Amino acid sequence: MRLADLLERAGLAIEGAGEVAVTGFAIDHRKVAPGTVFGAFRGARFNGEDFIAAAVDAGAVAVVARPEARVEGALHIADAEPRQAFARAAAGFFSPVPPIIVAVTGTNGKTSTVEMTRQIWRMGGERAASIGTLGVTTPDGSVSTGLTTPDIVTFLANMSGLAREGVTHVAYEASSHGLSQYRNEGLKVAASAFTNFSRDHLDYHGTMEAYFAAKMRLFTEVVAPGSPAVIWDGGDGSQWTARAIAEADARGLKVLTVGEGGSFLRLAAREPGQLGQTLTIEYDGQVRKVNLPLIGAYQAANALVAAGLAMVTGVGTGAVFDALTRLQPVRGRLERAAINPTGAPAYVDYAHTPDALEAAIAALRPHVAAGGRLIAVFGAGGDRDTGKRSQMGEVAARAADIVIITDDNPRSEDPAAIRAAILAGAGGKAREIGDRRKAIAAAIAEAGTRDIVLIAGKGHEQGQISGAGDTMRIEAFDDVEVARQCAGSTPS
Ligand SMILES: CC(=O)N[C@H]1[C@@H](OP(=O)(O)OP(=O)(O)OC[C@H]2O[C@@H](n3ccc(=O)[nH]c3=O)[C@H](O)[C@@H]2O)O[C@H](CO)[C@@H](O)[C@@H]1O[C@H](C)C(=O)N[C@@H](C)C(=O)N[C@H](CCC(=O)O)C(=O)O
Ligand SMILES: Nc1ncnc2c1ncn2[C@@H]1O[C@H](COP(=O)(O)OP(=O)(O)OP(=O)(O)O)[C@@H](O)[C@H]1O
Ligand SMILES: N[C@H](CCC[C@H](N)C(=O)O)C(=O)O
Ligand SMILES: [Mg+2]
Repeated sequence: MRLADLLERAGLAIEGAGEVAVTGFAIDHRKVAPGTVFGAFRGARFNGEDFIAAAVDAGAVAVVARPEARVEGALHIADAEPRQAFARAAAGFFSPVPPIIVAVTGTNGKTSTVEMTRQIWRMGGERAASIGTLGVTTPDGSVSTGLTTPDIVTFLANMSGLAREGVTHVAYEASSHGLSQYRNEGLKVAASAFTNFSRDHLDYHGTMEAYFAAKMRLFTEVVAPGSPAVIWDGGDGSQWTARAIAEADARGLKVLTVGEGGSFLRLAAREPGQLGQTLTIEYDGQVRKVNLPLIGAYQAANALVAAGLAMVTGVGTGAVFDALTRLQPVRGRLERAAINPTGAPAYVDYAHTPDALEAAIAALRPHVAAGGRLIAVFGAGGDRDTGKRSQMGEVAARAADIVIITDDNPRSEDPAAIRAAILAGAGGKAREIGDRRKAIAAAIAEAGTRDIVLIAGKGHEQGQISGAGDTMRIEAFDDVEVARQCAGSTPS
């Protein structure tokens, strides 16, 4: 492919591109081959500009870098925001991509929403895929990428690969890290969604304002004006919801609110049932009752956002409401993992923020029998926002009946110090059992006929990470499997 054509398409024309041919794009100098365009970015751990010379030695024909970077022996595509310029240029190379792409952001619910959107599209007869924390999920299975929002080259290569496989509809998760690092740009996004906003990732963003601004890039820079934006409105007067609506409005997006406070799909009522819930939804002046086969207000919220995305991308209203009644559970999100000998169920959930923990406990509360107890087992990740730890302890102490604090990916930190921070928030109500297997075993052993166990924080994860860098170890660990082993049974 001609570099000049790619640059022209990206609005980046530079002199000298002439007949230079491009064979690929890379952001890691170790992946550069002859004919590659190298993106040299300043990151959290390295300055990619330090690898420019090595990239040129390996055959890079052009380098996208800041104007002040030194590039010798290859063309310098200079831009003050090199990650964005690189994305725009690379998008032309990795084409075509699926015609319908939607993006979901928000603190909690992205994985669930992209997965449910994929399911609704599929039930509507489309060849659909999703990209996010669970990896790349296609009609043929799932492949992990290691990150929620993969790096830009992996992301674009995946998109064009999916198009080659005949996939026409893709829902992807736009994480705040991904948005602030321009990991998903350059593509036409047909519709976007915002689920909710609460504390997370302050280790990376510093402040709630900076974290919110990163999320808002989806509306203000990634999607095109005029495209639909499905926004959750729980009717609770959240200032973040109001601000997201205002940002989307200002960009000229077609705002469609869903939820108790929504006007596109209004959630008029929600009645929990044994293994699901009945939703009363108002749409276009009509009231419909939908039996959603998933429990918890939060799953209803994600299902409604997904329904909104499916509707604005062409699935008929009847087909969408019908699909909601057939949604399959999302891996590791309120997954009924095991039943102990007394009949108490253990659920595995991916709640790893204060707000998510509150939502997961609230989802299970109606299912605790009269006089029964909700037993919560969780920890908090190392090398992540430290401020959320005591808040998670506080939420659990308030909302659960028995709280067991354990380890969850301590990474480079001292696990005991992480547990202590959570315990401090729990104000004496919690006890600690560092070893996660023993903690899960204790909770399941303690649960009686009327009780429910919630094992939160790791969801679908398959390993417990300790140490960092050269000393990093990942011990195989699956909450669902461990719960089953401890309970000695699987749910029917
Ligand atoms: C803090 C963070 O987000 N880091 C990610 C980011 O790194 P970075 O841009 O800061 O890169 P860096 O390692 O400092 O290196 C700078 C540049 O030099 C290049 N380099 C580096 C070394 C070398 O030898 N040669 C070379 O060319 C790198 O490719 C990079 O372009 O870009 C890298 C490549 O895309 C990611 O692997 C890396 O993810 C790290 C491992 C990570 O743990 N990220 C987590 C926190 C994350 O992104 N999570 C979010 C949100 C999760 C959620 O809530 O769902 C996610 O989207 O997964
Ligand atoms: N709409 C919601 N409102 C509140 N909490 C939610 C909502 N959706 C999910 N959660 C909580 O967040 C957890 C993670 O959900 P999910 O994986 O869908 O979110 P995510 O945004 O993809 O998370 P991550 O940022 O880690 O990728 C769930 O297990 C649940 O505890
Ligand atoms: N995407 C989130 C997942 C956190 C899950 C939890 N198990 C942890 O390790 O903190 C993160 O990387 O912050
Ligand atoms: Mg996710």
